[in-house]
Amino acid sequence: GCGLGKTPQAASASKTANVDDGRIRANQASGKEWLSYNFGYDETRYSPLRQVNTENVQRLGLAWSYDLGSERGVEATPIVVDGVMYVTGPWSVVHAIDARTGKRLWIYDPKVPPEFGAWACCDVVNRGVAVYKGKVFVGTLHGYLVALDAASGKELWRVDTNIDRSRYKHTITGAPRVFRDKVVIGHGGAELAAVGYVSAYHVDDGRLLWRWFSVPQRVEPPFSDPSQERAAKTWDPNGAWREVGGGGTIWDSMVYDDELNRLYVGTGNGNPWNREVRSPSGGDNLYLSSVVALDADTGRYLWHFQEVPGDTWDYTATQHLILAELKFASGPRKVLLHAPKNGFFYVIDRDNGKLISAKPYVEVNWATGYDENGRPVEVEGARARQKPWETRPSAYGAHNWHPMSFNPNTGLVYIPAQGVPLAIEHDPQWRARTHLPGRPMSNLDWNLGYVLNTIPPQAKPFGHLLAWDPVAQKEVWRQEYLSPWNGGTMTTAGGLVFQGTADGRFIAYDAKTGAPLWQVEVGSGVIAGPATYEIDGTQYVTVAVGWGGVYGLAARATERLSQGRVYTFKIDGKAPLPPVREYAQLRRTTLASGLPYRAEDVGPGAQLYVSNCLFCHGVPALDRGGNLPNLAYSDPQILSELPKLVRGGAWRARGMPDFAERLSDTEVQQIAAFILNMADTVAQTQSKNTADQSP
Ligand SMILES: O=C(O)c1cc(C(=O)O)c2c(n1)C(=O)C(=O)c1cc(C(=O)O)[nH]c1-2
Ligand SMILES: [Ca+2]
Repeated sequence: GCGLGKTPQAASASKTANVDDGRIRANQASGKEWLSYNFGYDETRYSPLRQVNTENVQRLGLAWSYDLGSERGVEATPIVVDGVMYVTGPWSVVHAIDARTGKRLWIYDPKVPPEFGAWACCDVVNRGVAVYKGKVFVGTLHGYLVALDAASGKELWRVDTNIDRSRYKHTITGAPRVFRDKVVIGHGGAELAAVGYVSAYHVDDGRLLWRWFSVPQRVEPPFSDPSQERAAKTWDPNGAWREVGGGGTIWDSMVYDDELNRLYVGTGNGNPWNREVRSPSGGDNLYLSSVVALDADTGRYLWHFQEVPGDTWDYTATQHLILAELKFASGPRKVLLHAPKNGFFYVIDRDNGKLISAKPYVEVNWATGYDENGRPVEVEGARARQKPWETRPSAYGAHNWHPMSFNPNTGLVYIPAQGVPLAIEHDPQWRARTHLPGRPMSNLDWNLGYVLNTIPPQAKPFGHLLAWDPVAQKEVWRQEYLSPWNGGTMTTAGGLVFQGTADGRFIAYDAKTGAPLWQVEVGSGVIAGPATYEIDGTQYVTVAVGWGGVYGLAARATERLSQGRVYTFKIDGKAPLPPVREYAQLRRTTLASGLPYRAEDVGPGAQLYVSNCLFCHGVPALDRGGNLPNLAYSDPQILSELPKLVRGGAWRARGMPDFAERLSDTEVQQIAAFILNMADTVAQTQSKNTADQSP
């Protein structure tokens, strides 16, 4: 018989995670497993499970928790198949866990070189794996797509997805998608240098099947396909995009349409951000900030809908895409649901890519709406050509990568909506790949073309969970939070919506009314989306916890230190909540004030701080520190020895670059002077306020 020659290992591999398209389809109806990042092919994050419901959710208790052993952002949704949970932590590390007990089965560490900590714009995160035919697929921060044996965690093959490592700083943070023996993956990098594309590989051996570029690679024939030719006409041939790549990275959302055998992808912002330098004569810059439909077999372009022509605000359209059938007065329609960074909620006809509706779901000031041709009506001045402009929403997005969910029973979409204030101003001095003090992160190869916050933004930060009716185009309920950057959502046939929060809670709401029904404190702020599954008649609800992501680098909303952990709950679960680590136990919380520095160093130090440190460490003393420390709270010893440490690679293993080649001793000393000056300024204001308040 054919089974005779099999080793026991191979036999178990064939039984574990032997997912195929039929099983993914069937599971969409049963919901017993959680087979892909956003649950099933429709990516609704709606589970038909109902054992946990509005009546008994108060009885949820911890079944088990599992330590990821990490301190940076955790963005993965756990995949559960055949009783095994596959979840990723920071630095693209994969964990396989017994989904019933929380016992570790194996760990795979791709050993991402630490210098990729500075290549990643937005934390060393990973959103999860894909599982198919006995294999687990993960995209790594250093740009590889790796296939693992689902049973053992052994590497089976890996491919380099970066087409040119000498030019492009590509990183992978998103979860791969699988269908019909193909595994597809994009990449990030459009804040630094990137050309966007999505690639499909064969699941068996990683051979490349097709690749589609979201921005032109050249301006003259021959073009690789008609979509490239069309795109090339929409870019200024003399723009800086040719030096740094153009962007349009497909770094998160990709959704497979099983019925039409298509892949829809959401594309990212321009690179550099500012169109004025990227494509000085203007143009739509296809296919930035678009939803694009591709033939899933060949990668051939079918249609696109560009949400932001000529993007200039980092308005990525990479946010979660959901396939749904909506009932309109005129009848049912197959649609795509989208709530990208730019603040409009889109309903798009999935057949032809035509816009059905676009309506702001938060305050929006860059466009007033969409005209009959499906183009936004822009607000004068929003491009910040002559004067600074306060962006609403900002580059942090009205909704970022945190997955939303759609419940067909309520007809509502549950969006983790937010606002983080930011103002932009055109930077006439900007040069590609050039360190200019005062230009955000320019010494770390960021290419924005803007100076930031030259006017203080007037908007206040906010975060709320929004229940949005995509047919009526209106908000139905909301829950306010203390902070932006709350977790992704998941909704169930039990009438519930689950969400973790920046302030470290995991909450269940009534999906219809928004009434909070249950909550628990977890180890740190939550950014990832939850999942649910059933084993032997018991429903589990699970969420991977670990504060971080781009906003979490420099800010925090709990006093618990980020600690990567999976929390899994069931009705009447009795496991004790694991211990948490208090921020103040492990980090200094007193300002390093009253220390000597040279006053003349402060000005140049401020400029250098912006071009080297700002996005990771925040504004000294004004911000309080997130996953990465705010330097105004440093040990005084560290600040006095800063040149030696920063230029000696002291934190290299943690992902901080060695600045030996980038900054001189004098420059680092100037940075230290700025930090100390900020600490003094804020400490003085604090003591003055205290004095004013005392009787
Ligand atoms: O343009 C890009 O290529 C790109 C990539 C990524 C990423 O891969 O994480 C982010 C962004 N942009 C981005 O704009 C953004 O706000 C963001 C937040 C996060 C995160 O994980 O918290 N990643 C990214
Ligand atoms: Ca971006």
